Amino acid sequence: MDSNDGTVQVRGLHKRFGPVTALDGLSFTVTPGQVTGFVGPNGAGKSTTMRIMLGLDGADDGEALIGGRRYHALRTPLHEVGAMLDAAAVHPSRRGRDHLLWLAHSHRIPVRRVDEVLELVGLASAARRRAGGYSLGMRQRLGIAGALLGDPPVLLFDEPVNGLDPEGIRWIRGFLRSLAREGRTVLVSSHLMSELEDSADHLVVIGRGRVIADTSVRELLAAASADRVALRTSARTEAMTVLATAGATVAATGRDTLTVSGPDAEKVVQLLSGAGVPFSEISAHRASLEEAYMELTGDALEFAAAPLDEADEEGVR
Ligand SMILES: Nc1ncnc2c1ncn2[C@@H]1O[C@H](COP(=O)(O)OP(=O)(O)OP(=O)(O)O)[C@@H](O)[C@H]1O
Repeated sequence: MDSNDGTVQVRGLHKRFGPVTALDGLSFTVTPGQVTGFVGPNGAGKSTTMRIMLGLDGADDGEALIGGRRYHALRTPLHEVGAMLDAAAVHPSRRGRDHLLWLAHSHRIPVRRVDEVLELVGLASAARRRAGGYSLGMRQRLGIAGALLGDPPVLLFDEPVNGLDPEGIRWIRGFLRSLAREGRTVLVSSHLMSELEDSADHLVVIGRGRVIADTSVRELLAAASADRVALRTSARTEAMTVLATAGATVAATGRDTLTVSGPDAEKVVQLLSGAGVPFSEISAHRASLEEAYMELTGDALEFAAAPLDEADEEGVR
């Protein structure tokens, strides 16, 4: 672990499954201390990339390095990278704690660490129940506990919030953030941009095995939110007229709400006050992650739905 600074590098990965190109020259770097969202529609190549990172699949070309090494060259893998690829991968008749004990024994990890991680993920009270009776949320927690056993600097989670209820989603988001605050590298995949709202600091967006965008969330949101002001007014028509006359682009977003592009909030206040138009609320517009991403690519379809010919490719599987 001494030489593992937690950086994950993906360099020129290519992978084909028969006639299907899963990865088509994929390159990106994941840095420690932040949550990186790994986003793309179903079939984009997220799981394949993660499996290659973990040495579960071989690349046709290129490589994935964890702290500068390929997975198979790591001396103590469980202490260098933790992963949850499939939360269902626990034997149903096995108790949660026993599942972790078995993992710990095989890697010479002390029993006290098992109880520590159970506590960390909030599963201590259910630890002696059989995993078959766990809810999806509990299985996700058990999977995360397993990933944390070796206290690794790098964590990979494949679709960890898929199918969870709002409470489970909230918990995972907070937990991912706390792992990143500890300085760890956290890579979390999702096929929905909205699932990464409020948790990702950085985004690597892929489509058809290629990187479409590699950007900080802050910059992405700032660019999409810039120069937009949200306004609430009982005199919507008058407000629209005054602002549009001053050169602003105005869109009605509700019965008494408007979004204004062009002038900043101060200028909007000035214009409305000058014209005697009443308003009750004014704030900087905050774009959603999905909205920001759509603006960046200008290509809603690429992300929102797999093109038709991909459905054909699926049939080849
Ligand atoms: N073992 C396999 N055999 C054949 N084709 C595969 C195999 N694994 C993945 N593929 C194909 O490779 C492509 C990428 O799949 P992958 O599972 O990596 O995508 P993904 O982004 O993780 O999608 P999802 O969100 O659905 O998990 C898809 O077209 C998929 O059908």
